[in-house]
Amino acid sequence: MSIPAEVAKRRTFAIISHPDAGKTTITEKVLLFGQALQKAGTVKGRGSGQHAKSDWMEMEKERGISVTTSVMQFPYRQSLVNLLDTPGHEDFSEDTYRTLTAVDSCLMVIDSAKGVEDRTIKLMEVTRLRDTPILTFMNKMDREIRDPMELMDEVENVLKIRCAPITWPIGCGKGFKGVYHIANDEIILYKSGQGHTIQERRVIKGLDNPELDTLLGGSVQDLRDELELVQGASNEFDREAFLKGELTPVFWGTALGNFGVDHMLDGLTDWAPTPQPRQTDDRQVTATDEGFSGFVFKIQANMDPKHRDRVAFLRIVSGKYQKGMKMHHVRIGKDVNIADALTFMAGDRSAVEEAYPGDIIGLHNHGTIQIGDTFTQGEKMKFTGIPNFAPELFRRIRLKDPLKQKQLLKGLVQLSEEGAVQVFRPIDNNDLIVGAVGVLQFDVVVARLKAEYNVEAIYEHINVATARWVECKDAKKLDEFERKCSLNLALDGGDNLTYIAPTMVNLNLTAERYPDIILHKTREH
Ligand SMILES: Nc1nc2c(ncn2[C@@H]2O[C@H](COP(=O)(O)OP(=O)(O)OP(=O)(O)O)[C@@H](O)[C@H]2O)c(=O)[nH]1
Repeated sequence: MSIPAEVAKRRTFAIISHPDAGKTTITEKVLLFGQALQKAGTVKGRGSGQHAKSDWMEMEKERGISVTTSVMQFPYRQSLVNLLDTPGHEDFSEDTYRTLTAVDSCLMVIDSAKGVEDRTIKLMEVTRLRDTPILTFMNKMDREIRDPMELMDEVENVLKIRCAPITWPIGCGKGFKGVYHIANDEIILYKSGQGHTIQERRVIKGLDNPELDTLLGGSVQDLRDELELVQGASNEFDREAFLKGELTPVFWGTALGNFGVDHMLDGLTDWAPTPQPRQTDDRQVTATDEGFSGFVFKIQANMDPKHRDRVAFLRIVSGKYQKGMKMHHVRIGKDVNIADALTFMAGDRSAVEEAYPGDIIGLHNHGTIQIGDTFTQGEKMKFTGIPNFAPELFRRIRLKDPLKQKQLLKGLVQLSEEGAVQVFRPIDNNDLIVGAVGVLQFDVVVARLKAEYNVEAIYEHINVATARWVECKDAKKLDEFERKCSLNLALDGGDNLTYIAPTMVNLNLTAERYPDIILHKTREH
């Protein structure tokens, strides 16, 4: 079956990297090419007061790091690109992992002065789970970088993916001249100080062009020799291998100088996959299937301080969204009219008339939607593979002003809905326990509770080692478990039963004592 044009032109991707490699800067430049930004501001220099468009939350501005994932859509050449920005800091990894379930390809950004960093390794492991195709951008060529050949070797050896250079850098730092486009046999020249605008491509055709001798002087022979070596030693681009996640096309440039980003975008729109199928508990759903279907991978509260609302981000897998359509909310078994879904330009939003597979739409959430929920046109199936990780760090959270207990609970439940943190309410007492995967999440929650819910809260130590989601097919045995272990039981933000273990020994003993009770490490939404 041929793919309809609206589906064929869509590319949905995320940018992954170690913090500070330049993800936000690239996003800004990509938006510039997508005509979504008139003029790129300088990226959020720590405390400079200027901020890139994708870092729109106060918290991000203050700390200069991306905390949440923003969704952006823009046209580029014949394509329509959906870009999901992801937080680079490891404390926000849950959000990133879930975002990666909603994309069809990834751009990996590497700081060429540093090479492969630990966060990149972890993120690559996640993309590997689904064999997501990866493009690579070697950034910061305007600085003194490591040897390019050595950098590619490192990517191949550490990340276990073959590299196919599409462009090759000519010099670096102050001596950065541009790149050689291997397949096109042309040199694209770099001009510094033009980072805020789209530069016209200044191209010299052919490596043997005498113009190059004038420009590079004596070093031109070195370049020719180097390229001969590079082409002999590296892989040629192979689209099949790229689509299987086995080979990555490599581009060189500087996001800050806005050079090379468009070469990467050309590669993305030419080679990255169109909207891909997704698995449900019942069948595989492909983008060309007729009925509408999609899943929620993220919920964000208070995106717009003027509206104080909650938005659920849904990735469309099949069919078409049309304003005012009826959708079936599978988990709660109800049909809902969706009159006002949103599309996003980072912090800006607008009503969407229609949307297609690959697109991300925002649904207003009044507390009924959870991460992992499936929406269809009536079919009863559930998309799988959207994880919720067991937290590893726990704190008891307490109010400074005890009268605001209701507000605190509301804030915590909403923040846990978006996956910013997890909240546990013990069955036997009035404590509120906050669980996180990374310690920075705790700070974010307190700051957001204050800014968005007007409650001041503090943390106290609590003796909790881990939490597990409880499942038992036998109602009688579950009942007995609930009675005997009530001191250790709690409800999470979505009212699911969890076992809160003070120590790992306690957890193991409980598992032995109640073999019919399944204690899950992740709750797959
Ligand atoms: N010299 C140079 N600096 C760059 C380049 N790209 C980004 N930077 C700088 O590197 C720093 C980090 O860039 P960001 O774009 O904020 O990095 P990030 O990966 O989004 O970081 P997180 O938001 O923490 O995830 C900033 O100070 C940028 O100005 C580049 O090509 N050259």
